[in-house]
Amino acid sequence: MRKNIVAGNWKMNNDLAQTEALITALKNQTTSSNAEVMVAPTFTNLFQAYQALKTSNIEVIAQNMHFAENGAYTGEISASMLKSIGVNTVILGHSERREYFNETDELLAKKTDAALAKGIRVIFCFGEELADRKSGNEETIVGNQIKNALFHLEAAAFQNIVLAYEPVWAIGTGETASPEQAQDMHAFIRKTLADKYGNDVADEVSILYGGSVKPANAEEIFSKPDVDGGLIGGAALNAEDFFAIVNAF
Ligand SMILES: O=C(CO)COP(=O)(O)O
Repeated sequence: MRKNIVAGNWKMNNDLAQTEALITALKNQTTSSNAEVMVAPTFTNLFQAYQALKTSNIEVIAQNMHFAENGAYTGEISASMLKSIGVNTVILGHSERREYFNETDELLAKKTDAALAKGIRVIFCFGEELADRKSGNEETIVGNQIKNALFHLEAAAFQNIVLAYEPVWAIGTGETASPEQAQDMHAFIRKTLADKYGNDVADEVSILYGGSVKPANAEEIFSKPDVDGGLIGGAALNAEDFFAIVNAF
C-alpha cells in the first residue's frame, strides 16, 4: 500500500556511543506525522539500534546486503542475518554503492530477488548524474535503472518495494532538485511502472525523493502528488532536524 515514508540513511557515520546518543535523542522527539519513520545505522550498530528502538515507532533498516544466503563472501551480510536480528527492510542500489563498490543493475537485480525471497522489503535507489541531466538524458537513465534491475519481477513483488529517486548531483551537495523537478521525475517513474504493470501497481508504490532534503525544503517537496517521502542523509544525523522533516507530513 502507498504510504508516506521518511527514512534516515546514516551511511558510514556514528560509532556505538554516537549511535546510542542519536537514538536517545530520537526517542525524545514527538510527532503526529502520518509517515512511517525508519533509520539505517551501520552494520556494527544495527543490532543495538534494533533492540533500542523495537518498542518505538521507528523501524531499524539496513543499508545494504549480499545476494547469497551464506558462504565464502568475506565482509558481507545476508538477508537471513538481517532477518535474524529483526531487520525487515534494506536499502539497495544507493548511488554510493553503485559508484564506489561497482554495483551494477544486474547485481542489484540479484540482491533484490534475495531480499524479497526472505520477505525483506527493499528500498530501491536510483538516479541520474549531473552530466545526464545536463544532456537531457535523465529519464532514459532512470528508466533503464528501474527496468534493468526490477522489471523481471512479478507485479505482486512491488508490494514489498519502495522506490527512491536520488539524483546524484543532489546528494550531500546542498543542491536539491526543485520540487517541480522531483515531481516531474516521480511522475515519469510512476508512468514507467504503469506502462509495464498497470495503474493498480504503479499507484500503490511509494516513491521517495533523496538529495539534500532539509527541514527548510521538506514540506514543499513532500507536498508534490507523486512524492511519498524522503530518504535523508546528512539531516538524519541530527534528531531535531530529522523529526522536523518527519513532521513535514
Ligand atoms: O544519499 C542520501 C540518502 O540516501 C541523501 O543524502 P543527503 O541528504 O546528505 O544529500
